[in-house]
Amino acid sequence: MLALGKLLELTLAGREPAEKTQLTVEGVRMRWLSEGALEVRPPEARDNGMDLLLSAGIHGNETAPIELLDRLLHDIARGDLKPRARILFLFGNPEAIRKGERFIEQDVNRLFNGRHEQSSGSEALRACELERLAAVFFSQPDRQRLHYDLHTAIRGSKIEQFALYPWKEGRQHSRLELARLRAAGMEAVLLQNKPSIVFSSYTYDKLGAESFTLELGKARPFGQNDGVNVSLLETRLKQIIEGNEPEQTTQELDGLQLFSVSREIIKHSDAFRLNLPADVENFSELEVGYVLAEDLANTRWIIEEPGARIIFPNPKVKNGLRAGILIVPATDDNLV
Ligand SMILES: O=C(O)CCC(=O)N[C@@H](CCC(=O)O)C(=O)O
Ligand SMILES: [Zn+2]
Repeated sequence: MLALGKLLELTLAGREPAEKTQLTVEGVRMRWLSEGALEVRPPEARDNGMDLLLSAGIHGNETAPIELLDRLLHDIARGDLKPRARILFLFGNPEAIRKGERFIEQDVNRLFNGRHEQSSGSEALRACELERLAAVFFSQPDRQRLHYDLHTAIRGSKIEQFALYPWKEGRQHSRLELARLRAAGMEAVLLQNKPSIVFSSYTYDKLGAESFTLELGKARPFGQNDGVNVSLLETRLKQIIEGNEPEQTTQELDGLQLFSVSREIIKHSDAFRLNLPADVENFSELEVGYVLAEDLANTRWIIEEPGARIIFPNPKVKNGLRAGILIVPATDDNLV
């Protein structure tokens, strides 16, 4: 296998490769761009016009997605997977990956769309670098642009695998992309309805990609991801990479559950209290009238929405950040 196929090993060791560019026997060019960043380019004659950005390890302790990208890269470097797509592989937060932590000083996934400019430290610099790498990658005209930012969650979930679809004024969510996600094993999609500061929102809003955060199961250390079944996603990614996806004949969503954001619960102060058990699962339903959270100055978050569910409840976030998302069922009426 070509040495550049071992991007994860290089990243874990904090090393630069001796050779920055390598060619597989099929003429696929692998180019190391910076720590945790590698571009794969098929020979021109085989290029099918798809630009695919695959990122993982934006949170350093979410290892199943990192292992998945590592397997894909090995397959490409060995010549077992023959890309027709251009691909950018990104391991988001190398320092946090080495430490097995979600982040070191601050959550990289709260530093996009301009936020890193109002901040400092290595993670703000990394968010800036990730934006630049993505922007250069997605700068070629007349090509399809697709970004999957792969994550696993802090807690268990009533719906194991789901996607979050960013929002931009004047842009409609794509039914075809949802059908693709369904085929990749996603059981639900959360349709966002306002701008956000996460990586997938940056590539969706500023770079015109179809972009998604994918949640694949519960976060566990390297080598302990048997419980995270990514086989459908892995198969679909290989098909996208090789340009042999089964044609989506209908735009049937096949039971994919849709949700929209009702409210983001923002933690304003150290007095913030979340009235949920520590082991509450994502997508747990909450009854109307339930006092979900309390904060300074008698602020109370009371459930008003029938059918409300909670995802990503986390009272430990820094003040000013999202401590959970209240979601409600949505229809497919506004898809294009
Ligand atoms: O389990 C949790 O509480 C967080 C899991 C995670 O990292 N989720 C992403 C979602 C990004 C998005 O909103 O698209 C995050 O919180 O950064
Ligand atoms: Zn994450």
